Amino acid sequence: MGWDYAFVHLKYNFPPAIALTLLYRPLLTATDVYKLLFLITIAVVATIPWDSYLIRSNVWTYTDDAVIGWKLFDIPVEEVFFFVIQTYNTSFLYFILSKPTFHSVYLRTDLDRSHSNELSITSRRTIGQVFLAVVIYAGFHMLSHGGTSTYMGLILSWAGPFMLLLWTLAYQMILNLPITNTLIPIGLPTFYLWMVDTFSLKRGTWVISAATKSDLYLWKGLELEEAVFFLITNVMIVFGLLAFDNALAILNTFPTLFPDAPGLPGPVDLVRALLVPTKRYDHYRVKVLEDAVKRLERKSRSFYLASATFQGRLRIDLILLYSYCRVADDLIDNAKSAEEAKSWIHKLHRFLDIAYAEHGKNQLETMVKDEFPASLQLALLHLPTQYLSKAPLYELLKGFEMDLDFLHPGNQLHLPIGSETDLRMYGSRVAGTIAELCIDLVFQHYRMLPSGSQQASIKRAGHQMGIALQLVNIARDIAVDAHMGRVYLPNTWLDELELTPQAVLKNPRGIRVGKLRTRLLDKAFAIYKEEIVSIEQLPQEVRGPMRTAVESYMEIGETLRREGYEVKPGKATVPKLKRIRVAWNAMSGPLSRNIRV
Ligand SMILES: CC(C)=CCC/C(C)=C/CC/C(C)=C/CC/C(C)=C/[C@@H]1[C@@H](COP(=O)(O)OP(=O)(O)O)[C@]1(C)CC/C=C(\C)CC/C=C(\C)CCC=C(C)C
Repeated sequence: MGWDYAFVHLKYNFPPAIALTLLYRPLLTATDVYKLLFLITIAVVATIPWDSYLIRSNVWTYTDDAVIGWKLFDIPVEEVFFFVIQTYNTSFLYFILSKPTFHSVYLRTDLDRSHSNELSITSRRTIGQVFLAVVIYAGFHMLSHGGTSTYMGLILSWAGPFMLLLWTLAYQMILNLPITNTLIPIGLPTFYLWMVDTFSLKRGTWVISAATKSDLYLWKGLELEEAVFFLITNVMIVFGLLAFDNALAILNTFPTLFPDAPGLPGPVDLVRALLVPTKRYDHYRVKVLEDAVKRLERKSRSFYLASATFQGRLRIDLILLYSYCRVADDLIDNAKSAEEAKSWIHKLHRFLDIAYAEHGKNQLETMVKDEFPASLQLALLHLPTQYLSKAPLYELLKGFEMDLDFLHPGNQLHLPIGSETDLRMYGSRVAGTIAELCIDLVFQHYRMLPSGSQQASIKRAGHQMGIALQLVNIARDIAVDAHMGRVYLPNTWLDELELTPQAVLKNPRGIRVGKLRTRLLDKAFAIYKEEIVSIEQLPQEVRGPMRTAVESYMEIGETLRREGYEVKPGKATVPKLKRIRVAWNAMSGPLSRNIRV
């Protein structure tokens, strides 16, 4: 009896497991746990017969003083535990690296190819299949030869069929995703295990029989077979996770194929999804989502980061909602004249009328194609109106109408924001409404819902929180808005400091304007402090993501309030690392901001 192998775990496998768990813990979802348990079970069940055979045939041996002596089908328990911890560590690394990935947009097929000179996905799939078939053949060939090719033959003939199956099911994700989701989570743990193995074989913790190995080395101390074994097992783990994510993406992206996709689909649902022929995919929807997520990434760093913390169909619908709001807002903001802006608002009104009319769907496409620029049509046509209350969408247009006053004929500055009440009304229309719409989507996509009266109170709190975010938005953009001839600071506030709108337009970074910025931010944080607790009444799974959306934006306000912060030209932004830290903290639990009110 000995402790060598147990110490290998303690020294090399536990530390990364602990570090990865601590790092990812706040972001861990029920789906991740499900994937992990699923994969660990398969890894253990699929490896035990193979490993047991290897040990009984003396391909692998363990010296008595290296293992404690407890065995399962002749396999030392330390070895069984290795399959668990390897799957655990590689999976956690994959979870971390793939967290920002929006898998729906990688469901691209040959029909969506933009460059006709690149090799088609189907051809690449076939090349992969042929390669893996050759690997399997080589494995069995080596086995039949026996002797020094036995161990390599056992590895290839055992792993080859699993890899071929996973490749065939998940080739889309394997081929389309960036290497941060594929090669890196395979390569990093493989290299690490190669180092551990080099060390362990040197120490003789486990020994490979000279009669069954090739005696080829990847480097001094690392047998070729061992190197291939670790590489292939990590490939299988990552391919398994990719197959899982591929299936989830199909279930979530195509509601017409899977109208009632469950949050945690069973193995049968997963396989059914993977077996859907790609020609049945709604390619148009994949394009719509690609367009929407690109818009989100380009236009809002805070909400783009926050969107990664939402899951499944809720994430998809939030991205579609953002896309609509952004397009609508930009149409009005970029209009050359009050007339043009007015006509966009009028068209958006008609768009909503038709979208919410009982049999409006057929007319909608024609109307959008006739009235709106081609680049914006997808965003309008895919607003998930079936889940959204219509009142906030109309109210949002009223908010945009308030902006029209800035475009008054004759270029006279005409202020829509006379008093603090007007300011709140504006915030309520352009942002309180957005919060209500986001909450609508939450209530649609989660079954464990609070009671009716609680839902109303959550919506009210959300609405207020939207106003808080809008105040931060205004505080951030005083100079940007001034550049467009707009002043959202209430007239009454300006009067108190003997300022005029013209003075703000001329010097938006002046000291007195700075005082008003602080006043705006104080108001925003007072509302935030009052309403933030209501997030804890939302379904458990969305609390962290909702906190992330709110906190990422409030962090902009925090940055502006920081002592000594100098307002620079352009939009004030929070550095990327800081934003990630804010999101991580928000996902960990309710934050305790030190709010000065
Ligand atoms: C995670 C995710 C993808 C969320 C999407 C949220 C969403 C749909 C945002 C719409 C944004 C938008 C373009 C609206 C048009 C009107 C407007 C400009 C509103 C201002 C947003 C600023 O966005 P951005 O910085 O991209 O715009 P500019 O570059 O400045 O033009 C607003 C500040 C409003 C944003 C308000 C919300 C997202 C609501 C927040 C409240 C909640 C999520 C509810 C919290 C719940 C409780 C119970 C407290």
